[in-house]
Amino acid sequence: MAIEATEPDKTAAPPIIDTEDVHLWYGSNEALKGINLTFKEHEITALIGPSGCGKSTYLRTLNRMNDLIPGVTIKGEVKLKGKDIYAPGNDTVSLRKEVGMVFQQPNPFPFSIYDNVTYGLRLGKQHTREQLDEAVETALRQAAVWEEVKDKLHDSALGLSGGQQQRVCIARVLAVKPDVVLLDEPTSALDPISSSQIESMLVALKKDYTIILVTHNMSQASRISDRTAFFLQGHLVEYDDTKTIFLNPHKKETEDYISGRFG
Ligand SMILES: Nc1ncnc2c1ncn2[C@@H]1O[C@H](COP(=O)(O)OP(=O)(O)OP(=O)(O)O)[C@@H](O)[C@H]1O
Repeated sequence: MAIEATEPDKTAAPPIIDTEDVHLWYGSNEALKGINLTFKEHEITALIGPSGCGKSTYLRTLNRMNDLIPGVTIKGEVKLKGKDIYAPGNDTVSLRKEVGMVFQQPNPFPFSIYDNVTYGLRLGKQHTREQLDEAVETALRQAAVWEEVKDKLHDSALGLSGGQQQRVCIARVLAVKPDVVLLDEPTSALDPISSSQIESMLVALKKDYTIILVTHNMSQASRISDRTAFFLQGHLVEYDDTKTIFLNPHKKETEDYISGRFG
């Protein structure tokens, strides 16, 4: 199926991430069929589309998480601040500090809240106790969970509710000060109140971070994202301001999906 994608706006400020003609195969199954997409700093972009269209696969290309899957072949370019992240010799550990990832299921380590948040920091250079304490408080405040956990930082993170665990996982990513935060359906395992706390937090975070979010929740995408990319069968069908995608999409496939005719 040949679907022509809407050209992203390349005239404004330079993108923080620029992907060109990205193809990805799982064995012989071509899951991404030439994706051109750019992401601007301090925006929230939602990736939407029916199950199996390639949203999560594409998200994982942005911090090389697919490299861990056997039988994967990737072609094309993914540039972070102008540099190809797939260039030979590039270090994926430092890449993943710059481009952090939050998953669908909260996945805290079986450690204390404090040790979860400082995990990435302790992998890098030495920090004093004061620096770590400050980083923990800042990250937990940014993740809007400080007030709930400040008196039990040394208790196991596994004792928290699902919504609190997810916010601690977000704090763990923020503590290493990434430029970009990728989130793969971060609220789909959570109740409506926890989901709404995370949505408000993401909107507050965009002043400091660029956020790229996979979601099946159309109202979530329309509530919090600045731009929306609609994927279908491994193609990028349309990419535009969220308002345009939801109120005045240019492609029939987008309109059919948004209005619930399939997916
Ligand atoms: N680890 C994997 N190994 C083999 N094939 C995979 C793997 N992950 C995804 N795929 C295939 O790649 C295609 C795209 O899957 P992907 O998970 O990226 O879609 P998605 O849009 O995120 O779907 P969902 O909304 O259901 O999570 C599908 O055909 C899927 O079966």
